[in-house]
Amino acid sequence: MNTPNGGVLKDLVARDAPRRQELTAEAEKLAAVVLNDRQLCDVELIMNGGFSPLEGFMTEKDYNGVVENNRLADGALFSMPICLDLSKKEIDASGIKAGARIVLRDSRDDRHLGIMTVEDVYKPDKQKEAKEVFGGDEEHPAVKYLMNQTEEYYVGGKIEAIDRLMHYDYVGLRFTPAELRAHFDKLGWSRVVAFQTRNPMHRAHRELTVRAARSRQANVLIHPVVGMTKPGDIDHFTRVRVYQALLPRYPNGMAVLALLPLAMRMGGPREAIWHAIIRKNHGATHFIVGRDHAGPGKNSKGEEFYGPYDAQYAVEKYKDELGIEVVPFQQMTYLPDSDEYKPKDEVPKDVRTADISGTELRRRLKTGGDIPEWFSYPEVVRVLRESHPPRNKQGFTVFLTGYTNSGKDAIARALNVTLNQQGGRAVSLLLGETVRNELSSELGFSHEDRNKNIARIGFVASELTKSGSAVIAAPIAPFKDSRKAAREIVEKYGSFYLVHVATPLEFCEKTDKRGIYAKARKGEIKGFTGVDDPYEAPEGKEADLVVDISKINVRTAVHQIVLLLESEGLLDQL
Ligand SMILES: Nc1ncnc2c1ncn2[C@@H]1O[C@H](COP(=O)(O)OS(=O)(=O)O)[C@@H](OP(=O)(O)O)[C@H]1O
Repeated sequence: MNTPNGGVLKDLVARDAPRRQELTAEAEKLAAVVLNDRQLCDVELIMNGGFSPLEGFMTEKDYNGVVENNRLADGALFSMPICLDLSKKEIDASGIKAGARIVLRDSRDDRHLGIMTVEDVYKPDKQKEAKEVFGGDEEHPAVKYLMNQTEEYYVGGKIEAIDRLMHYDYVGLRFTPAELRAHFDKLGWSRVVAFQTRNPMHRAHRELTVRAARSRQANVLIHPVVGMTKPGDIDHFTRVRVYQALLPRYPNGMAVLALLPLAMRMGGPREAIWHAIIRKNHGATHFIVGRDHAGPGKNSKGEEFYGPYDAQYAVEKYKDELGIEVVPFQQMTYLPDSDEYKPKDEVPKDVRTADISGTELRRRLKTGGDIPEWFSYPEVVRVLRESHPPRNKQGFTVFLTGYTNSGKDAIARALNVTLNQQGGRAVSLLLGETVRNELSSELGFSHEDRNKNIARIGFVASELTKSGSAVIAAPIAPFKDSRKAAREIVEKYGSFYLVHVATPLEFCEKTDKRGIYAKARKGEIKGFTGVDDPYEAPEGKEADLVVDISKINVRTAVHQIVLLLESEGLLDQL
């Protein structure tokens, strides 16, 4: 098994276990810093030795060395800044300064994780960090995070560990470096090639890892990231089920699956060096670096953030120092004529090849398109399809907006029974009045209260959409911003259709049998939409459909909505 980076595994949890009681007692009296998701990932790998030789968050000297030339202050190789970022307000409020001891608290469950002795508080040059570490493109996800989410100050210092972080998912697959080393030892493995991934694995990946194992006479560690990956990636719950489904496809005993709680930065070459160091700490002797390793793809101009093999050049440069042998790989591609996978550079020019990109795969999952057996295993595809139900099983929201008595409620009710007749999904009807009674009874009709009301409808609709329901909402929703927010929250989980019931106000008022407009005109109801309160009608592309009940009847309006849903594949019968 490989030696840890720097020679000693900095397993702070094991090191400090004898002092746990004492540290726990001290923590009660200290000012606490509550760690966010990224900081939690970092602290977990600092405390379990995954980031050896780090024993805490970087001081200014270490940080500058890493940013400028991939080196800690003592000259050791380390390529990614690992910093505790805090606001000025928090630093002042908690009296954070050199010499202070602060407790690091888990934001998820309020547990105390460790005590940090502050060595310095410093203001980083973010522009420089963005440029040197990530290449400087302001669209790079790590640069965006740095500029928009990272606080102004960094706090450096060593950590004494109180306890490991709690996890409740896939606990048995989460191995610390020490646990993984013990596991390899038990299996009798001395040569281990690690494979990093943030994506589902298919035949090409299995082929690539087996080839790497064969070429180095090693076993395989499948070491996927389950901390933070690129926004929009397939969630780790689904991915881990995929890896579990794939594992039996390896020759018996060849591969082990272990999950890595890393917060990726998508830093290409820098990240590849960092990944290699992390795998060395976990005991691996070899590490696969493929095409565009840990790169974020392309920016909005269609330009790659990094060259396809920049990461390979970077690890090659530090080869001797890294102490883990990098196994470079070209992209694997399928050869339909011989039904096999080969690295792209080994394919003769005139031989046909086939590939399905990640984007194309996501599209096929979304639309229920074919995923051929040459690309993936049926058991893997089954797992992916469970998390990406076909269109006719996906939830959606139809959001009707319009004046009182515009016909929006009548359309909503008729659509409700139409969809119930169709079957296949639960249907939820959120009429303005129902929501006002059940969810928003304390709210009035000020601009702010109306927006709150619509935000609640958006939240409920998104949760129902997520679980596969058809949602029909019919509030007045007079303000553009709140309609936009409702669309955004629902579209995280399914389709959202805004139907503008654009019946003219005069018609709504003339046909109002409840006499509600009359009351508003007399001033008995104040701030009534259309009378003495505004209605911002949807403009341009905001509405997916516009109907007017002064011109068509309810049945026709419902039919138009049904045709819209049908054209999107949402109503297909199985
Ligand atoms: N001041 C004022 N302005 C507008 N509407 C009023 C007001 N006071 C009471 N009502 C009645 O409340 C019903 C629900 O309104 P909404 O919740 O849809 O309004 S909003 O979207 O929050 O703006 C709405 O009924 P429907 O439009 O039939 O749902 C109104 O009749």
